[in-house]
Amino acid sequence: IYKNRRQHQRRPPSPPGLPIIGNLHQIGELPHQSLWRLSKKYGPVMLLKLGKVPTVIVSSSETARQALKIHDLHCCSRPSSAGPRDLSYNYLDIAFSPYDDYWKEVRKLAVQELFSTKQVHSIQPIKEEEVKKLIASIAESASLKTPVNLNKTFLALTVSVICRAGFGVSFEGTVLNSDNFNKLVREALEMLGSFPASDFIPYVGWIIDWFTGLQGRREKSVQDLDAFYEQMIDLHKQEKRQGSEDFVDLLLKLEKEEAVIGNDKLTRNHIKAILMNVLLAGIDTSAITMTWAMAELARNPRVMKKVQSEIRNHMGNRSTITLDDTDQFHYLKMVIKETWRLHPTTPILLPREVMSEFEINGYTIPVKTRVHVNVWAIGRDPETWKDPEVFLPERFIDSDIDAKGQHFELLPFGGGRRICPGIYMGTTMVEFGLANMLYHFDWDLPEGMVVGDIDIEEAPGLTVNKKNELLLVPVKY
Ligand code: HEM
Repeated sequence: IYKNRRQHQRRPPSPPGLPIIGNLHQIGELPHQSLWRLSKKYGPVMLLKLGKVPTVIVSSSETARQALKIHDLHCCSRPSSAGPRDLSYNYLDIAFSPYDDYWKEVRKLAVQELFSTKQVHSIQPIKEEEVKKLIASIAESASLKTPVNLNKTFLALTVSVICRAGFGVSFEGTVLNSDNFNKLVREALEMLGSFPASDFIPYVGWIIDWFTGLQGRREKSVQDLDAFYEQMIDLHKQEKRQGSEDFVDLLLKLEKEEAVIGNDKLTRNHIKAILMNVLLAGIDTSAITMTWAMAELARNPRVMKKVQSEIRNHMGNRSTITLDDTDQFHYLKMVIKETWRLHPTTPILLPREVMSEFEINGYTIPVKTRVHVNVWAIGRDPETWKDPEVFLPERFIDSDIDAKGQHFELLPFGGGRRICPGIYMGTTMVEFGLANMLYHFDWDLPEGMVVGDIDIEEAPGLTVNKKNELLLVPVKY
């Protein structure tokens, strides 16, 4: 009977692989791009063997709907993997925890306490203050006519907002200067997004990781982050802060009360793992989106002018943009969606693991298979998008497609049970940051540069940033 059943199962098409490593060598530095190219040949449901691990890559909106909606419950766990394991203190976080009671409870706690609409509104004054500081510093560059590095600028903004809002401490005065902090975040994201040989090749994989230096980098990344959390928690304990309880307060209180989440007593490691998610999921994604948006606007002066006119006409003589204002910036929202279509921050989402067998397009996907949804490929699929390579926010006029996980053409936050719980916080950050940059300044190219010089090369990692710095010269409006 077993043999019969197997004979009836259809496996998805696979590119030929090598002995032992399978298709591992075909992943490359930017997996979303190599997988996109392979999917053009092997189709929207493709099976790779990464060493010993069967991995299905889903690359169309219809197959993404099947995986994330119809079969969500069959494949919403996370696989074990060395990078996430070490950085999450053995899966004590939200993003990399397997699908179990602990994950359900910790996610619920985070959604209620940190990522709620109420919380987003309560941190608006912090955002306003940090944006004001930023405008002042950019105005200085404007008066000197010097270019601003927008990758760094946006990261500095989200770092200060998240650190103040999430941890109640301002970033200044911690162990790291902002350059080192940025390096720490990038390195950690690269460790989370890497495909270490030890995940895929039994017994000897770790030797390869040791040899290539990946293991050493990972250990250092864990140590550096740990020191950062320790310092943040210490600062927190010393400081006499006013105002409402923040996330660290709440977690420390739960630790003291010996609270139980899932089957575990909450320990210091749980706290650090959760902070890791807030740091790595909350800061980088919003900053990257703003950088890509500005890069595309600089490459498309018509769109830049149009979005600035929308904001300036709406604002009249008022100078402070509010959350209610950003709600009215419909063209800006289309610009952001178009940015997410071409530059989703997490292009192959986080890996999922199959918990019970199911089928996509008639292909059987067995238990323990890894599943990646290539949202980057979906954003460039000519079956879904007309002229996909063109940056055209107008394509969203008269379209009901939003980015909230119900439209499988556009999945910057993923979908299903594992959808990003920070959608509202992330979206409002991006809208608010961009609206201010576009309202208060015009942006010229540095001397000697032409529009065609602005590239869209990508840097590797779990989240994909613009590789080369985006330098633009601000002119005060
Ligand atoms: C523009 C901003 C953001 C983008 C584009 C983004 C994108 C994503 C994506 C693609 C995922 C993976 C979903 C999947 O595997 O299906 C994710 C997960 C997650 N994000 Fe975000 N995110 C953003 C902002 C935030 C913020 C502000 C926070 C919190 C402060 C946050 C916290 C998380 C967490 C905790 C997870 C893991 C969810 C789980 O596995 O249950 N994100 N995000």
